[in-house]
Amino acid sequence: MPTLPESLSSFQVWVGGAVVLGAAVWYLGLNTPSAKAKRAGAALAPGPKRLPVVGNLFNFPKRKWYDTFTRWAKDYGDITYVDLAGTSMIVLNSFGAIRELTEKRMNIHSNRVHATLVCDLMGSAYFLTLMQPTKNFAEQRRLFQKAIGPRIVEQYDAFIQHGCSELLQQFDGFSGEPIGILTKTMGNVLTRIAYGERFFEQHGPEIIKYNIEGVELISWAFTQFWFVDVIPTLRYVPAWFPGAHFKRVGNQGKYYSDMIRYLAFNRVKANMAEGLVDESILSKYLQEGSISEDNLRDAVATMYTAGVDTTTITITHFLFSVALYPEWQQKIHQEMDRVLGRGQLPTLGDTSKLETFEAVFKESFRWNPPVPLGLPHVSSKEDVIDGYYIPKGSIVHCNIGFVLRDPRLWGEDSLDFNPNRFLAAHNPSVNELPDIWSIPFGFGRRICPGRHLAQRSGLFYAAAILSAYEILPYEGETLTPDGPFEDSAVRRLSHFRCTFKPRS
Ligand code: HEM
Repeated sequence: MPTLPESLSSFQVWVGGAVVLGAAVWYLGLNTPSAKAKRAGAALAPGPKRLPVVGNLFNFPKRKWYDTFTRWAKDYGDITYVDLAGTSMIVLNSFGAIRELTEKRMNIHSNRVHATLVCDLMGSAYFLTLMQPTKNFAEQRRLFQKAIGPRIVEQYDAFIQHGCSELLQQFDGFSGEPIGILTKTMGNVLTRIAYGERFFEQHGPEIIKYNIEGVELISWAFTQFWFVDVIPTLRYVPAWFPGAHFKRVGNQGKYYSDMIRYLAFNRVKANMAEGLVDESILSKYLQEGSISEDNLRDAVATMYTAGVDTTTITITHFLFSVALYPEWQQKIHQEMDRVLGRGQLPTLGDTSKLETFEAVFKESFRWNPPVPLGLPHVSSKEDVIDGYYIPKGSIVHCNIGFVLRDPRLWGEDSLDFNPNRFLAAHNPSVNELPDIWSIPFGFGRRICPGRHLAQRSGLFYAAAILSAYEILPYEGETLTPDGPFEDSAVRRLSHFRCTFKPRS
């Protein structure tokens, strides 16, 4: 039998426990997103059915987020709400809602996701794509604007032109997947622009290898579930500890992040100290001194990872479009012969004279943008839009792919491939269309700072290829408008092959 004091104390424990539990339930109840929404005079946006506590953890797609979000857009409308066991996710499916949040209210909706494994253990938080909007972020954005903004981008024409001769030679007699050759060209060009010809000659393949392997590892890590992202203190567990596989992945990622961050920077600086300076963004702004060395180093290190795949996929999708619709390819060839003269390669300035070519390129970009869900923004404060509550910390996806096919913006034939929509002779309202050189590049404070370079090099390489070659489907293969596409954040056609027939 327990003694009186003992029974009293156990009674007290029970009461105390019940009070604490009650208070916790009461507190949690008051702090659910629904309760907060009610307090803000709003409601949660519609979305797939949620379970208590875990929310949508079990009906959230493991794969093909873009396809699922787009299907949800049809079921739930412009704004979809998802709860991933306490983390809110918002999918925006209307241009109006996207602009309202990411542009007009950019002070609130411009953060990025912070994943412990990728950002802390892999040391990748310095990539501009992952940075929070701090002072360093602002300085790096300023560097991008100064170095490859609209007023200066033409300065790199010689680099782009140089890449073109390599590109066209490699396609001579080529039949297969063009993406490998395009990636190599774009990678070489961006490495030269960033670090200069001497560095490229000496160490180009090495830094490109680190970039390719590093990006692959980091992108993979981002799409996996890691306990350390949920319980960040696990990062202090030693690597030998059972189950600490994440530590080894983290160390491997850290190696790549550091190589990408320091290798080229240190070598170019060492060359400069010996008086060996050649034209590059790094050497120019190191000499100019208006940006801190650390921010300059980190901003330039992001260029390859952010710029190569996206631009090459855009060109690959264009090649796919003209192979799929040979009638449009024929029109482009006729236009090139008329405007440039048969057998003449375009210059970078020529692409704007090729109206039909530009219309087909734009339509292909609209039809299959390479980053259809953009990069998610994160809300730093709670907010309300159209009566819907956005909790603080929400992960906000802008459904770029959906917006680019939205009939409210592009008309009844928005799902069709129809370059005429970009031609004034066929579409009197062409000037009222949304800006195709903006939407696929994201929004607001986080809009892609490489878009002018991407537009200039993408258009030029696509025009140069078509001036020299006829693009045919790979022998024995039939292309269909639906792809298929690979399941990744940067969405590309899977194994698209074609044949490059020289235009004699
Ligand atoms: C057709 C090619 C490209 C496409 C479609 C594209 C698309 C995008 C998108 C959708 C974002 C996210 C924007 C957002 O969060 O709202 C982004 C961010 C970014 N892009 Fe691009 N991009 C391209 C080429 C490039 C190039 C060539 C570079 C650099 C040389 C570059 C550098 C960046 C950087 C640094 C960011 C991160 C910006 C930030 O988080 O503040 N991109 N891009």
